[in-house]
Amino acid sequence: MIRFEQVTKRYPDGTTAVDDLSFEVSEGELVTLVGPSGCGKTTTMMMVNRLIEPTSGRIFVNDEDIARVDPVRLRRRIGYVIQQVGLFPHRTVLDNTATVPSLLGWKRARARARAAELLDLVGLDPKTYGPRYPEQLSGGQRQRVGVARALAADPPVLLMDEPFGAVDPVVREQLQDEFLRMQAAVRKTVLLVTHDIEEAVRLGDRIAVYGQGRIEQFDTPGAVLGAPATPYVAGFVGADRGLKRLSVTEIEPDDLEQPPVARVHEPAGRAAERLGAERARWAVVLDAQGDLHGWVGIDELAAGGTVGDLAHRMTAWVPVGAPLKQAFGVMLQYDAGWVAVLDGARFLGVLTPAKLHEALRRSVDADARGVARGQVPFDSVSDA
Ligand SMILES: Nc1ncnc2c1ncn2[C@@H]1O[C@H](COP(=O)(O)OP(=O)(O)OP(=O)(O)O)[C@@H](O)[C@H]1O
Repeated sequence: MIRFEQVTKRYPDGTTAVDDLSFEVSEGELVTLVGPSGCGKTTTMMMVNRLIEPTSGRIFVNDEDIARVDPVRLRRRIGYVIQQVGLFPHRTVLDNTATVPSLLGWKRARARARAAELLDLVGLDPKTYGPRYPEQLSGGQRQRVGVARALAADPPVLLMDEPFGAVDPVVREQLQDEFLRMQAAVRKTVLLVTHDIEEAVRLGDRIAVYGQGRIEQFDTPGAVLGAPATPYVAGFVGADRGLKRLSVTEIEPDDLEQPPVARVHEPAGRAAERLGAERARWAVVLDAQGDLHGWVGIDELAAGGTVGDLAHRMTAWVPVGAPLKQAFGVMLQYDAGWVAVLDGARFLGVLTPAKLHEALRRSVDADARGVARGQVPFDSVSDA
């Protein structure tokens, strides 16, 4: 847990970097601090590990007033990841990762075993990468080592300052995904600084949107995008916030349509007759358990045999609970008018562009009215 109580930081030249800041990051929560350059994000973060001292106010880490904790001891309990990873160039990746455990006086073998475990966790094979030197890694790999090193002593709190800033957008998205998977497993209390609203929305359980030295809104990504608290926040999250919402809105079973269905063992002729009567042009093919087998065009059924003989593999599918953005991406990738949605292998229905739009509207409305998404009646969705 990290708690700020009326914290102000004024630099000697009179700049007020942070002004009367109060907020709390719960245990196991990931809060992103986002805002334009110079708004005080880094100052906020560096006050938590006492690299910067506040002018007034108090900061608590796990209910302890950090002003009373020796800064060096404090820092060993707080993982710190920065953009310019800051690996020691003359030490191997394994030794870099073992830095903090070594400082804490762990035996060398234990520190190295822990480092190997952490490299594995961030997706770097310790046998391959452990003996290398930082210059022998890609930017993305160095970034991963930075994360592994910050986690090595298993600190309850993690501070991350633009941790994925120095890599290209594709690697960046990969690192974000990996980090989210890892965070789901280790559940650290994380404060992450970024100037990128996209990243803030993707990673944060909650987001603090900074204006000049102040938090303008502190809420879930859905609420910040759906109901910006001030015109400033609305401007910062951007006119395309409907698009950004695609990343934070999950596909729910209620969003789906039921397409024409044929069974894998059904004789093709019979399926053609039945589906012809429904004026279907294609059908989803399911097996006896309701698992997805593929799809078939109605005209193709004239060839005879069973439906299964004629079915095509279905590549355009996403798991239920995936963000709408993923479904949209699949639609574009396969130039498909719909994507199948699966729960494991079980077929739940298809998402069409119209349904995707409805789901998006519903999620915006729900957050604007402060109710959970599932509680909004379907017919209240407007086309505004
Ligand atoms: N040592 C210092 N002396 C005077 N002013 C400072 C000092 N460090 C930072 N500032 C000022 O305090 C304000 C907040 O800086 P801070 O680095 O916290 O911003 P930031 O939001 O992290 O920006 P960026 O995204 O560019 O890193 C800025 O106006 C900056 O110029």
